[in-house]
Amino acid sequence: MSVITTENLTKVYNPDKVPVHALNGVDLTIEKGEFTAIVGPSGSGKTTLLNIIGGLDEPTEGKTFIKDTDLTTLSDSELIKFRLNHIGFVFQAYNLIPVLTAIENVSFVMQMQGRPSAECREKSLALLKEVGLEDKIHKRPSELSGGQQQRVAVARALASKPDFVLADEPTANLDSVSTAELLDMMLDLNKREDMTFVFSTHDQRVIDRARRVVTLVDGKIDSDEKRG
Ligand SMILES: Nc1ncnc2c1ncn2[C@@H]1O[C@H](COP(=O)(O)OP(=O)(O)OP(=O)(O)O)[C@@H](O)[C@H]1O
Repeated sequence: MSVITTENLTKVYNPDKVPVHALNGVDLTIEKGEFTAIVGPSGSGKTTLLNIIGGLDEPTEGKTFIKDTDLTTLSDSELIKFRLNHIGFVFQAYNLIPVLTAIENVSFVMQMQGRPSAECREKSLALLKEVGLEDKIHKRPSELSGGQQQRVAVARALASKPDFVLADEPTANLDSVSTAELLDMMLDLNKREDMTFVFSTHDQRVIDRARRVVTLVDGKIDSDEKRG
């Protein structure tokens, strides 16, 4: 089943001043369980594409479907609710809430979804165990390494039971050991839980381990390589 489908995605920034054509007709289908890297030179449109797929930005033309839902038909409030319930986000700067502990950061998303607090706590604990942080659940972000913070961010992304996890350069601020550990963990979640991951990266070590590599050049798909 397709989790993400884009049709003729086009994005023009500053259309009335000096237009920047960031995406030029991107047709992309991502199936459930794929582990896809979006790569390409700086300025090729990777972040723009991820932002549109994640419902954080709107295309100038074209459509984005998450399963059967056309994001372009949702109102702002519907989109906020849709993102909360269907998409897990991981950002390069981790974006954890500094005053909350690891377990509170993960629980927060589920509390926003209105799930009972006992369930939030139990599920957060299970997720932090899955990402190898059961001994750090009461630590705040400032007490954790970058790699550990990014693991909390992945646990948080999974907390809402999303249809897929979207990650914009998730390893950009990590050293090579933490990068390898984060990838091992994401690949493990991908295999065991069939979780769909879509991430942008510049890092060749990350690209080497992706199971599908979509290359953007000048806002268009230049190549799309699926690996066994
Ligand atoms: N808010 C914006 N306003 C105007 N132009 C923008 C905006 N955001 C991005 N752009 C331009 O759109 C193009 C695509 O940018 P985008 O950030 O999507 O590329 P990228 O592949 O993610 O780049 P990088 O690898 O450097 O992060 C670039 O020319 C960029 O300068």
